[in-house]
Amino acid sequence: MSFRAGTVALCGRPNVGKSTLLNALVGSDLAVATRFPQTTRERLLGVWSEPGFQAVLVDTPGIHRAKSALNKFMVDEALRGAQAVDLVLMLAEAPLLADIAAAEAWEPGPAATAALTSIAEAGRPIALVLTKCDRIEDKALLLPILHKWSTLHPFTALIPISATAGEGLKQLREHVVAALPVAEPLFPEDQLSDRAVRWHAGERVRAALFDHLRDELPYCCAVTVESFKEQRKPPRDIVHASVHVERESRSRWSSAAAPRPSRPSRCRPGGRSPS
Ligand SMILES: Nc1nc2c(ncn2[C@@H]2O[C@H](COP(=O)(O)OP(=O)(O)OP(=O)(O)O)[C@@H](O)[C@H]2O)c(=O)[nH]1
Repeated sequence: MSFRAGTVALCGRPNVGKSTLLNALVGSDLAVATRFPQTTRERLLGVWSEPGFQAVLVDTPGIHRAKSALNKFMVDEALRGAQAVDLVLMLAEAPLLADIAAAEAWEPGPAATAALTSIAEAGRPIALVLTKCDRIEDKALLLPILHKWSTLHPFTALIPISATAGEGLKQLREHVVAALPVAEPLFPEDQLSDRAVRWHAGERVRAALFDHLRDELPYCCAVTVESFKEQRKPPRDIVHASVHVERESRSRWSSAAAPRPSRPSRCRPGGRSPS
C-alpha cells in the first residue's frame, strides 16, 4: 500500500478539546491542555506517524469574538491554520442535556456556528468531531445533536469522540488517513513537533502558571525562556524563564516554579513523554 502524508487542522471554539485530542493522537503531551479557555496561543504542529501514514496535525487557538490585540492575533492564527490543509477537524463539545426531548430541541449556539462559518471560508473539507462524549451517558442523545450539525454544512463525516477515554479515535483515524494524499512523509518519523524543545519548555512554564495562579492572571502573562539545559539524569532539564506580566502590581507572582519540560522532538511516536 502507498504511504499517505498530509496536514490536518484542529479548529473550533476555545476549550473544546483541540490540544487534548492532538496529544492523544500523537501519543505525547505536546500541547498545553488546561481547563481554562484560550490556553493555546500559537499554532503548533504535532506529527502523528504510524506505519503507512503521517498526519501533521495543526493545533490552533480557539476561534472566538476577539476584542484585544492578543485575542485577534490568536483567532487569525487559528484561521491561518485552516488554510491549505488536506482536512479540517472542526471540534465542538457534546452538550450536556437532560433527555432525548432536550437533545431534539438543541441547536448549536451562535458562537459555534460563527466559528464554523469562519473555518468554512478556507474552502477545505471539514469533518465535524463531537468531543467529550464520555460525559454523555445515554449515547442515543448524540444522534439528534449530530443530525443538527449535519444540517449546517456538508461535513465529510460526523464523528463522536472522547480523547480522554479513547472513544471514537479509531473511526477518526480511518477518516483522517483516507483524507491524506499519497505522499512521502513530511517530517522524520521520530520527530513529534515542529517546535524546539526550548519552546516546549516555555509552554510547560505557562501550563504551570495556569495551574498555580489565580484564574485571570495567566492570560496576562508571557514567558521567555532565558536558558535551557538538557540533562539526561535527574533532576533532568533545567529551565530559567522570565514571566512577563502586564502590570507592576502583578510582578510578585513572577517567580513561579517551572515543571520539568517534556522532550517532544526526542520521543518515539506512541510513547508518553516524561512530564
Ligand atoms: N471529559 C472530557 N474532558 C475533556 C476531553 N477533552 C478535553 N477535555 C478537557 O477540556 C478542557 C479543555 O481542553 P483543551 O484540550 O485545553 O481544549 P482546547 O480546545 O485546546 O482549548 P483552547 O486552548 O482554549 O483552544 C481540559 O480541561 C480538558 O481536560 C474529553 O474527551 N473528555
